[in-house]
Amino acid sequence: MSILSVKNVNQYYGGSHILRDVSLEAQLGKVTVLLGRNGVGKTTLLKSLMGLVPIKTGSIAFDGKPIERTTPYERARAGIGFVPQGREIFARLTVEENLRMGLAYKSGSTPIPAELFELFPVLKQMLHRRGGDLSGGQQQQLAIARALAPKPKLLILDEPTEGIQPSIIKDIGRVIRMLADRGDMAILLVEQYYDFAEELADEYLVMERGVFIARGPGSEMQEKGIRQLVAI
Ligand SMILES: Nc1ncnc2c1ncn2[C@@H]1O[C@H](COP(=O)(O)OP(=O)(O)OP(=O)(O)O)[C@@H](O)[C@H]1O
Repeated sequence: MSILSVKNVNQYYGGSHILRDVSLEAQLGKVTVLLGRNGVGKTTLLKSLMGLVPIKTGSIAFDGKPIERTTPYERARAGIGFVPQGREIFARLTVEENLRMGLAYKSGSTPIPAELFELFPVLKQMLHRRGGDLSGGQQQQLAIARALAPKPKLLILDEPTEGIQPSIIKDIGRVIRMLADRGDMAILLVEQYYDFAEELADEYLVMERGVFIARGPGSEMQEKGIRQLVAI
């Protein structure tokens, strides 16, 4: 089932036309991978989906309802989790407090789901450490756990492997696959690390200067030469 439906979205920064008639779907139980070189508009698209930048035209439906005029807060509450590029961990707050921030719009008594510590055991060991004292990989796991805390139906990740050591990349890949395979969450992943993207992709999209130039099932990425298309 399609939980996210984006149709003909156009977005501008000043006079620059960044997103041009962008349309895409994200399905429950599937990982949709968005590839593209630097500066083509991937992050801008994710920010548009979250309501962090306004779109000029087009529609965004989530769970059957239009959301393009709603605030980021309302989109988060509707069930969209966002892991931003660069992680944006609160450096002076503890791991536990960072996780609670993910629950900020739930009622005050909502506990941190114990499952997050099964997905990322390191966070349990580090519960009372400050976010800023964690390694980059640990911070990335914290950012993902924070986004998962309110149990979103759509998880959006912006380059989760950027600057992360290989063993943690593997762990993150396993978690993403497992979350999708449960069938009750859609995952939209922007990724520059091609092998990671290909391994996880149920569907892929390739963006170039604000438009999708290729798309299809992940199983066809090799035969369609997608690696060459996004090689730097
Ligand atoms: N706040 C802004 N104001 C003006 N132009 C911007 C702004 N943010 C991004 N841009 C421009 O919009 C274009 C798309 O940027 P965007 O960050 O979405 O690309 P990207 O594909 O995510 O690249 P990267 O992988 O480097 O993050 C780029 O040309 C960028 O310079």
